[in-house]
Amino acid sequence: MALAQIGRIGVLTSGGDCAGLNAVIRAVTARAVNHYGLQVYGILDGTLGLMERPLRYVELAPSTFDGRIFREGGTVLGTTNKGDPFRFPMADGSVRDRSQDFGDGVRELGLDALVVIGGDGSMSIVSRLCHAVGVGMVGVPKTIDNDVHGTDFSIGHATAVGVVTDAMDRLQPTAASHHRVMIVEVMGRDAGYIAMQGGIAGGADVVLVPEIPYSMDGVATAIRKVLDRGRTHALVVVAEGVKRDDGTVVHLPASTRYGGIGHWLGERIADTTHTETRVTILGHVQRGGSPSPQDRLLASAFGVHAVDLVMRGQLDRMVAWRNLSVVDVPLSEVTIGARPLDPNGTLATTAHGLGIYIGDTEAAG
Ligand SMILES: Nc1ncnc2c1ncn2[C@@H]1O[C@H](COP(=O)(O)OP(=O)(O)OP(=O)(O)O)[C@@H](O)[C@H]1O
Ligand SMILES: O=P(O)(O)OC[C@H]1O[C@](O)(CO)[C@@H](O)[C@@H]1O
Ligand SMILES: [Mg+2]
Repeated sequence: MALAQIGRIGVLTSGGDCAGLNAVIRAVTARAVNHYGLQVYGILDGTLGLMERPLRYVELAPSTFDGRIFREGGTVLGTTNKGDPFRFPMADGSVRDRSQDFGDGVRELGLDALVVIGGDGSMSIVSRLCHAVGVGMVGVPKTIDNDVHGTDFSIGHATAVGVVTDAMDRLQPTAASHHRVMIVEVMGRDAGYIAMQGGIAGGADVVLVPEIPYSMDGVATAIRKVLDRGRTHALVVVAEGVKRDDGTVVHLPASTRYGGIGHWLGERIADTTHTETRVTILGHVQRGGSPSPQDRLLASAFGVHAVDLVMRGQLDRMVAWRNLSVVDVPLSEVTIGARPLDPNGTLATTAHGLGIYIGDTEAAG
């Protein structure tokens, strides 16, 4: 296939950070420079680096990443998950469309294409931006939430599930020693992938996710069953986006961000089962740390394939992982919102098969 006329590309990270971002930037840089002889500019702080003046970017070389950085969490480029460029909140309180600043930045730097490493929100926002200013992009899915359509896995998810599993391994002995019910609140926005996978891997007795309705009766019965069988402790995983049983959302104080359902649930479980409960909110611990081997492999395959797509002129696509292979999908199939966990899919069926209470779904019979 003929190669597109590309000399310089930009790469940026956007949305919440996660483990494995540096490994993607490393793979993009290695493939672009070593194989195609391109120049790679790393844009700082997501879309902001191209919107602000002076422009904020660094030229990347494979040697930057070879030793240490690809093993580390976070993103050396920085990122942002606020300030929609189409409705950018200005210092004077007004809101401005700053998409043309972004376009001017792309032109000023002479970028022939952009590799955008982001979650569902970033894929939507940045692909709209790229269309508006006439530059091609290839997306690389990352998010601990795993809620990007079109790919089995997004970068950062496996590491986050590892953090949850490790936390459960640490909580089980202390729960057992004190005969307590431990509640672990995990991230995921409106998607239950982290909770369901962490719950299965970490030996939970109850897993609550936003996609599956539950009842306090169901939760209490499940815990009582565990206790009646002779085990004197239980483990509960709840996703941050789960609502109270009356359907109301639990937010952090004075915020629209999720957080706190674990404490609400802990009190209700203590009341209904007459057990002692303790609550752990894992929070941003799930986003940090060294990427797992799976995330490093995914990041490497995604980075290489993203550059190959750019060079073949196959833009407006996102790299993806399906059935043991790296593939790519049109961005239009991805930018349709966040992907929910299938309430009747393999994860739900497996959890139910293990005897975990997951709420009221067909998978739960
Ligand atoms: N490039 C960006 N500039 C400004 N805001 C952004 C950008 N990308 C995402 N956002 C905002 O960040 C918030 C988080 O969005 P979303 O969760 O969809 O991010 P994401 O890119 O999917 O990453 P993650 O899910 O890992 O946080 C949303 O309010 C979204 O509008
Ligand atoms: O970094 P912030 O703004 O607290 O965002 C937290 C959110 O980002 C994520 O970590 C990733 O989307 C969610 O799981 C969580 O709700
Ligand atoms: Mg997201």
